[in-house]
This record gives sequence, C-alpha cells and structure tokens, in this order.
Amino acid sequence: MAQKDAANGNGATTRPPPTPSPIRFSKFFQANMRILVTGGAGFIGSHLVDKLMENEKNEVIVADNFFTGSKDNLKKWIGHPRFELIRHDVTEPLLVEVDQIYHLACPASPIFYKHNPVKTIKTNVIGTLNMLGLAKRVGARILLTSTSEVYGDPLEHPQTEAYWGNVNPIGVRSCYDEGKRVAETLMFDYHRQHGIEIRIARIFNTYGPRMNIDDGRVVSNFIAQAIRGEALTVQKPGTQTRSFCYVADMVNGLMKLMNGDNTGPINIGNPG
Ligand SMILES: O=c1ccn([C@@H]2O[C@H](COP(=O)(O)OP(=O)(O)O[C@H]3OC[C@@H](O)[C@H](O)[C@H]3O)[C@@H](O)[C@H]2O)c(=O)[nH]1
Repeated sequence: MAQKDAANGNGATTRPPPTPSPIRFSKFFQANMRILVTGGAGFIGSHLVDKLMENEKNEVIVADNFFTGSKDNLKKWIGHPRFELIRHDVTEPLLVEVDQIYHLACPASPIFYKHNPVKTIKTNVIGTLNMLGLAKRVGARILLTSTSEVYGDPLEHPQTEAYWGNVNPIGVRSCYDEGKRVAETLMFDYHRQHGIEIRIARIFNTYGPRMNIDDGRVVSNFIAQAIRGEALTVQKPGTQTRSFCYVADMVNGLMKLMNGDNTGPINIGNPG
C-alpha cells in the first residue's frame, strides 16, 4: 500500500514492491530441474533442448555464441516461460544457478574447428574450465561432449573406451583432438579433487536434420552433392571408416548418460 514518506518530509510516497504473479510461483513450484546447455543452438544441442523441453518440470538455459549454432534452431522455444537463450562465449565465465550442465559448446566439423584453431583450443580448455568452475560453485552435475577424435588415428578397430588413442599433438586437427583430451582430463581432475559429478560422452560422427548444408562433414556433403547432381567427393585414402549415429539416438544416449550412474567416458555411436 502507498504511504507518505515521513522520514524525508518531502511528501514523496513509497510503494511496497508489487506482488509477484501467481503464475511465477506456479512455474518455480513445478520446475524441479534447471539445466544449462552450452552450444544449445547447434545441431546436436538444439535437438537435446527440444527433448529436455518436452519435460514440463525442466527449465532450460542455452548459452551459445552462434559461431556455428543458430537462433533459428531454437525459434520454437524463444519466449517460452521455461526457456532462456543467452548469447555467451564459454571462454568467459558464466554465473547461473543450475542443477545440470550439458557442455556441448565447440565447433565440431573439421572445416569449422580448423578455421580458428587457437579459438578452438581455448573453447575446449578455458571453456571447460569455466563450466567446471560453475559446476563446482553451484554443485551441478556436468556432462562433457567429447569426441571419437580422442582416439586420433587409431591403431585398434573398433575403439573401446579403454584404448588411449594415437593422436598427433601438432597436427591440424590437434586443436580439437588434444583440446577434447585436455577437457576430459580437467573433468576427471575436478571429479577427483573436488568431488564434482561428471559424465563424459565420446560422440561419433552424427547426422540428421538441422546440419548446416555447408557443415563439411561427409553425410551432409554427400547428400548436398547428390541433390545438386554433383559427383560425391571421396577424400583420400578412401579406405577410412566411421561409425555414424542419428541425432535422435545421440540425444537419447546423452540424456541416459547424464541421468545414470556411469561417469564414462562412454562411446556414443553405432556398433555396426
Ligand atoms: O566430402 C567429404 C567429407 C569427408 N570425407 C571423409 O569422410 C570421413 C569423415 O569425415 P567428417 O568430415 O564427416 O568428420 P570426422 O568423422 O572426421 O569427424 C567428425 O565425427 C566425429 C566427431 O567427434 C567430430 O567432431 C566430427 O568432426 C573422413 O575420412 C573424411 O576424409 C569425404 O570423403 N568426403
């Protein structure tokens, strides 16, 4: 209720703060999990957000710098009361109160991560440090999307999680391969030293709707070339193999890993 401000004697009135809308209380009452998705505007990230948003008890915060991600991938959620989108680069600290962190932020297609390799390794190392710092501060569980590329040019086929890999530390892919390897190390060191709850997924070559047509990875390249009636570009040596995974299966795997008891690292791909 408005009342005269007697103390300053100037006749000004002070108002009590407005009563929050009952809708606001009901929103927080219902939500039992606030989840941060870094890189949530990207290809896999946006599908993960769609799945998380299906659960009415989840609130989802996306942090993305839109280097390879796009607001378009999230347009159906913009303005939704359980959703927030922040333009943010994970190489800078982020202060939010969350229960879980899916840390996906990093360009994943070789042509994009090799474009600015110093930035790629900063994203993997400083970005993961920042997210681990956040997880430690708020007590959140954190899942890192690592990569099959931690196996490098593997000398074992297929690669199990016990294989330590064969990675060139100075090659053109090292910014990503070694960046993700350091990110995995940081995850385990925070887990051992600070008791942070961690999960590590090693993602294999994933395809599906919302891949950029110019993503550069083999599945989207071949489809785009076929549509244009062009020859498919099989790169040398032509004998390389990959495990391909459909994006919906990848998202299911990531959520099962996050909500299960296994820290990983765990390969998510296709055994075939
Ligand atoms: O047009 C093309 C594109 C790619 N390729 C070949 O196809 C293979 C797959 O290459 P991609 O560019 O799809 O990507 P990669 O499998 O090397 O890495 C990808 O999958 C694993 C993820 O963890 C990585 O983040 C992602 O970049 C490579 O051997 C490449 O030389 C072609 O033959 N033609």
